Amino acid sequence: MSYAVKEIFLTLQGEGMRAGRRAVFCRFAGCNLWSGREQDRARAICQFCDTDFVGMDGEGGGKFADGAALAAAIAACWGEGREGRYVVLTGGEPMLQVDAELIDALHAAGFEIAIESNGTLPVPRSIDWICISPKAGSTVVQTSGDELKLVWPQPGSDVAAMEQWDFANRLIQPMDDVRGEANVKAAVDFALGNPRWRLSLQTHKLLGLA
Ligand SMILES: C[S@@+](CC[C@H](N)C(=O)[O-])C[C@H]1O[C@@H](n2cnc3c(N)ncnc32)[C@H](O)[C@@H]1O
Ligand SMILES: Nc1nc2[nH]cc(C(=O)O)c2c(=O)[nH]1
Ligand code: SF4
Ligand SMILES: [Mg+2]
Repeated sequence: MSYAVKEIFLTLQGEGMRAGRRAVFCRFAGCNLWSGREQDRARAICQFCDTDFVGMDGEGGGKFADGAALAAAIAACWGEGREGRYVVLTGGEPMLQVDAELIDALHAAGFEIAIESNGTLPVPRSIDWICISPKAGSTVVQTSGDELKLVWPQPGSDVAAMEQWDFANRLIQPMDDVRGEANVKAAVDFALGNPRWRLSLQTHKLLGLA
């Protein structure tokens, strides 16, 4: 199948357990929890999104005809060398488009594959690192993976239920919005009060990286 991609860029993973790792980010266009239009934000299920995922007009973005073509573009963005190849599939909601064809093409190109997903669609276990970030008001079906990354505060989050889910790591990440510092304090207080969780900061924003 073909893929609609907003942008492809090389940076350091900014968030979560693998923060600091060199990675190609492939940001898919479109999401099932918000249209991406500002006039729809207040009515969306997910209202705090910090990302432009509309269209295919970003750096390295476009329509890719098949998995091999998209994997080739991601490999070109990585550059020389096969050692440590790492791609983060994000969006938008990547699971609206990611399929076995793309996963196989990326593995054939030597990539370890990570995903950032809202968890409302099942994620195949052939993906090497699964990060799920639940959104209050949505139904999470992907309740297992490598890291659960809860943006905080999110009124209506069932934290007790999340602690029953099968994730190797649980992280709490301050919501980046107008309440900035208050949200950081709330996330720090959460981590201090809940030893099964640890703090995740969006370090790329602190560093001025994409
Ligand atoms: C833009 S989303 C794309 C992937 C997927 N749709 C999801 O929500 O997980 C990537 C990550 O950024 C997080 N995120 C989005 N907006 C944020 C904000 N304002 N503050 C903190 N994290 C945010 C999401 O929760 C998710 O973990
Ligand atoms: N550097 C960097 N790290 C990230 N981790 C998750 C991101 C995302 O938007 O999915 C992201 C991003 O946009 N940039
Ligand atoms: S689910 Fe992810 S991409 Fe979609 S609006 Fe929310 S944070 Fe943004
Ligand atoms: Mg981001």
